[in-house]
Amino acid sequence: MHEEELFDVTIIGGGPAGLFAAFYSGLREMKTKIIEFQPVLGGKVHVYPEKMIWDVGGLQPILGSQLIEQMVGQGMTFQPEVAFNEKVTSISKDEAGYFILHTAANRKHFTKTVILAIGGGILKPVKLEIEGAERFEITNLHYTVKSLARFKEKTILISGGGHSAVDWANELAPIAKKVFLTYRKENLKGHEADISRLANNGVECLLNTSIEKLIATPDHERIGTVLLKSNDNGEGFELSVDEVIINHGYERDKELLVNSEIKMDLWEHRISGSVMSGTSVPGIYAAGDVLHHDGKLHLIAGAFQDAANAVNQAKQYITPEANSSGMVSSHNDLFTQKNRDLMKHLYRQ
Ligand SMILES: Cc1cc2nc3c(=O)[nH]c(=O)nc-3n(C[C@H](O)[C@H](O)[C@H](O)COP(=O)(O)OP(=O)(O)OC[C@H]3O[C@@H](n4cnc5c(N)ncnc54)[C@H](O)[C@@H]3O)c2cc1C
Repeated sequence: MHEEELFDVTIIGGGPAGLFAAFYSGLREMKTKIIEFQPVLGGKVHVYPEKMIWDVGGLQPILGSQLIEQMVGQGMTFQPEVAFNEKVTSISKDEAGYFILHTAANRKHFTKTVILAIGGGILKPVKLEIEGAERFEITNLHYTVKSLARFKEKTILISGGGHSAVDWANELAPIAKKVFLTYRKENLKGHEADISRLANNGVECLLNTSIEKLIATPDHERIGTVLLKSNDNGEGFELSVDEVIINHGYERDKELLVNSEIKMDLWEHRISGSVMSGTSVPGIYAAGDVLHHDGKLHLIAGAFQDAANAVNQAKQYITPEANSSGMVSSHNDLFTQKNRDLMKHLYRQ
């Protein structure tokens, strides 16, 4: 007897991979649960709600926040159970062969199969290591860009040299008064095309340069000036700013992968899996950024394919004689009534 209900599939993580897995498992008539650490669904896309996303198949450019809405809407089509604010810390198996997912709050979830859609783990931005910096987090020191509007006509300093920093410099340049990008090394790490766009967008790159000190405005409330230090000659110079954005990457909470009672083969901080989304443990599958194999595409588009593969594998784990893949939408009985309703709505307009 289980203290909790038994599910066919439990998806850990409610980002793009987890949401599409929830949709697809509903399509395959599996009893589905999502467990998400955050109080919301959407995963890492919440880091860039106002970024324009161009590379999701079949979609015209779409804002991150709009994509979240679309993905959540699709993910909830078959009304999976969703457990928010729960961090899965370990996976074990009971005597009946079912998986038990243990959470940080000592809850147990019982499931026949598991899909790990945990992205890079639970992400926390790497904070600026300058004493007292945290007091500016309520005014003009940012670790994510939640609203483009607040950066309009502002002088912005972005610190970081990876994709995220380069992306934000390009996104903000057209609306900002001026964007400076400081990076402690000589070469930025973003995509080549994005790095070329920096110059076209008028972004001033301060390479081999680091933030040394944040100097407050006279009312002590905001950062007014940033003291930057050249790593070439140690010389410092001051820059007046309105907003400072830090993109120094993320600390990953990898407790689940490292401490799980059931161990899975890993590749660095990811799961070493198969092109069909299998892991080294039968019954446990992986989808999205957490999955590693030679053909893996680390984009939202790639997460969708992993998710469908993972669900199809989970379905056959539970019911070996089941079809290896789901029916396309047009041939699926589950959509017949929904299609009728949608058509009625479409032709009424
Ligand atoms: C700044 C930025 C810009 C990007 N731009 C693009 C773009 O333009 N196009 C594109 O295709 N991709 C882009 N990406 C990448 C894209 O966001 C990721 O590929 C995608 O989010 C991966 O989806 P996922 O579901 O695998 O993981 P995630 O989105 O990371 O979701 C994982 C979820 O799992 C949860 N979780 C983790 N561990 C646990 C646990 N132990 N218990 C419970 N819940 C847990 C997390 O809280 C999170 O909600 C961008 C990424 C960043 C950072």
